[in-house]
Amino acid sequence: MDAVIEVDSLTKRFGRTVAVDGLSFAVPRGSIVGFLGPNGSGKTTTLRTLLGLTTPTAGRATVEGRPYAALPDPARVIGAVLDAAQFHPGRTGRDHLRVFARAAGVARSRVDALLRLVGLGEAAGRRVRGYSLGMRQRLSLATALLGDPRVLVLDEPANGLDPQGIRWLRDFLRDRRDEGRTVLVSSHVLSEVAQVVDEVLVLHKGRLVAQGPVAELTAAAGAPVRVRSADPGRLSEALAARGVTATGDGPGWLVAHRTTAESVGATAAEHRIAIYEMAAHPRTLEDIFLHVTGEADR
Ligand SMILES: Nc1ncnc2c1ncn2[C@@H]1O[C@H](COP(=O)(O)OP(=O)(O)OP(=O)(O)O)[C@@H](O)[C@H]1O
Repeated sequence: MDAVIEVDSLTKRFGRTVAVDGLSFAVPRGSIVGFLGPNGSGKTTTLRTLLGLTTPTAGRATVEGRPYAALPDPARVIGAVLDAAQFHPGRTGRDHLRVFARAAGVARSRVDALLRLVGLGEAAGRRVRGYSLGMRQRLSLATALLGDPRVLVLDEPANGLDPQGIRWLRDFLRDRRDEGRTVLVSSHVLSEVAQVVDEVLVLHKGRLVAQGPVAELTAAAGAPVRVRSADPGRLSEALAARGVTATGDGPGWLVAHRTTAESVGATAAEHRIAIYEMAAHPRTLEDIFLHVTGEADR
């Protein structure tokens, strides 16, 4: 794997708080990776370390093989939108971008094209004071894109975006990926992430508790299967013999937990139990998230 972001045994303590606890992961080039975890699980701290804004207590985080501070031309390597972006309220969106363009050594001519790209073409001459949360998010994104970076790190980018904005953001991220660029995106809105990411990393209390493509994680978690059969008692025993727990769910009905329709069907066939109705309820990313973080708590 051509890993563009590598986090290796990263630990960050703030006094007695262990924000990140020996975390290791890699993000392959040309992918969109979702960075998920409950509040306070260490996502922002990890992203800040990657961007050289926080010094690790131990371990390291690198982009294209180097810590941020050692990147020769950081604006062209990595761009970021972190929480709580600060803007000078009296500046227009265009002036804000021009200031950052100068600092990053980027041609001024790029500014208007970027404002149009993020949908702020018409608002470019308005003061940021009057921008909505969603407009500020778009301006942050434009700032992150100034150097046309190969890697984009986004902390909660969907915050404040309306449904149209969220769809636009998804298409935008897909386009970046299709150009071979890499995106690491943290989000609380799991259903939005699930649609666009190639894989997810789930953090809990500063540690990685799950990692992989969404489809693999949801398939591995199995699904509740609701089944109506000629003999629920015998079917329940047959399933138990295979390690599957089933509970009664009204006359004739069972719910078999954490399994697949194929497995329930095969068990019933083996025991010659007629099945009348059956439906599997596949797991969602949200189920996985709640399950792995709940397990980690136990
Ligand atoms: N500068 C700091 N000083 C002290 N504690 C901090 C600091 N930054 C983060 N923490 C603590 O580290 C832990 C991880 O915080 P972090 O912001 O990385 O989590 P997060 O996963 O990004 O949370 P959220 O989803 O709420 O943004 C929390 O307990 C937080 O209180």
